[in-house]
Amino acid sequence: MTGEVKGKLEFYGCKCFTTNNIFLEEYNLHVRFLTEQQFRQDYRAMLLRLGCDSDQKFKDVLNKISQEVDRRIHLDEASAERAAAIRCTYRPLHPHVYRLEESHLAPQFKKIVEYCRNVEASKEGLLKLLEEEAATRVYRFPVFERDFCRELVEELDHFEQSPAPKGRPNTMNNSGILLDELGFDEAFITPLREQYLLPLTSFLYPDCGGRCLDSHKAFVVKYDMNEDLELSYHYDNAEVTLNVSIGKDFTEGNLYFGDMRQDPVSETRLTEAEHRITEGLLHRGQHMHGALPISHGQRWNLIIWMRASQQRNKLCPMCNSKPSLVEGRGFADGFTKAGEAPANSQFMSQ
Ligand SMILES: O=C(O)CCC(=O)C(=O)O
Ligand SMILES: [Fe+2]
Repeated sequence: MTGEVKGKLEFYGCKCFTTNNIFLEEYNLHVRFLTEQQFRQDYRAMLLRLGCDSDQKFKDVLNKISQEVDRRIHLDEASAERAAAIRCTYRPLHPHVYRLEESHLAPQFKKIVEYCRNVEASKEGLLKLLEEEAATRVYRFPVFERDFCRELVEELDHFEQSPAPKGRPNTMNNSGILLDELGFDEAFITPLREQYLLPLTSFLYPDCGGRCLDSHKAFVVKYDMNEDLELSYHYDNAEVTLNVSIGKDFTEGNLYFGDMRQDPVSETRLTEAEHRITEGLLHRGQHMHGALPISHGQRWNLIIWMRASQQRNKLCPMCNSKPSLVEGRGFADGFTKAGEAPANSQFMSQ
């Protein structure tokens, strides 16, 4: 598998993807697996405290890890195959939702972006147009028109019910849709990031790569009374994340925020932010968060993990070390080789 060029840059993953942050759902624990000996040494006692109290249970854990590592090793290949099968066999219900159009966007969002593009814009001025949540540096604004959300969910539902092959959105979410495989990247997510979100993040998160976001991973997560209800506390593999509520009809399921990943463990105060259909919550990827269980209905959210190669090339957020580059498909995990020019530079000097 060779690294693919998207725009001007070639993107890579970090080697840690096949060893680190393996999520054991039953024990609500992220682990690192290098060898069985290292794993026993690092986690046997902790797992025992968490209820993994028999040889069989420990064997089950080792099996789960081996399956997950295998899935990760073959992820790119499997993803390319699914994308090709989708292109050949899947007929969209609403083809126009795959292309970003101004009419899809909420008027207030367009006003905010227009403000940011103005040479006289300032962070203070921008903050007057956004709703700041109780959680630090979490911002809310309307993103899409209600009709667009309805059509997007109809499209995704139609895809879900089709026989086309489906991957899972990330390591923690079991249900949802990978938007690059479905063909949303080029004409929808990339222009949304470059033309609409980058102007905002440049003002809001200059210290976290917000001025030079140059790739993303976009997916839809789905919570249902018969499937995943909630999402454990975590941080994202992203510098900045946009989380937009797009439907369908649900109660509860708030997002909650704690400390930044790097902060020393303390008496964390958790702060909730409600999901409201059509509205987005923008937050730092390294801001720890989770989702409370829904108590009724079905909740669908569009998530865009936005990455800044300049930022992550220094330190991989998933292993906290200098990334060890491996080739990957498409935007991979957003790392680039030293010396390559960043794709988005128009907002870098503000
Ligand atoms: O369910 C949500 O709203 C949060 C999803 C999320 O944090 C993620 O997928 O990274
Ligand atoms: Fe997240």
